Amino acid sequence: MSDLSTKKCVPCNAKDLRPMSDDAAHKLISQVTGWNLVTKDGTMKLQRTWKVKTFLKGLELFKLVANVAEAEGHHPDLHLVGWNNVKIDIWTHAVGGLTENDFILASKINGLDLQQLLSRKAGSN
Ligand SMILES: C[C@H](O)[C@H](O)[C@H]1CNC2=NC(N)=NC(=O)C2=N1
Repeated sequence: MSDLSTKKCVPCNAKDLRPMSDDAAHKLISQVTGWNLVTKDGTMKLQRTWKVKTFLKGLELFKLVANVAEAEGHHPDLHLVGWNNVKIDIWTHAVGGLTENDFILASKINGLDLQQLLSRKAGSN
């Protein structure tokens, strides 16, 4: 089972790209620590939350994530609410569901050093 963070996302306009089954997603979720599977409006997504120290550190976290997304050509939905609550949702819009790209992106986000941006209070990530 190769480490997802060493893989590369594929272009989402690939003809044979299909959403993975719920079963396949549940098999992969253990490889992306801290991420959860959520279903919204019938679409299964990866979701993770963090509590950041300040609003500006939330934007710094977004920038670190954005750099990974741009390098991969695969992009998350970024939310920063109540000034210090970050939530990131990832799914493959082109197919309306989850593909391996989403897990690769989540794994690479997990590889970022975010500690200096996060609240020290329990449950901050
Ligand atoms: C061609 C290129 O792969 C597509 O435009 C990408 C851009 N980033 C993307 N990101 C996500 N999350 N889903 C997509 O379908 C998607 N499509």
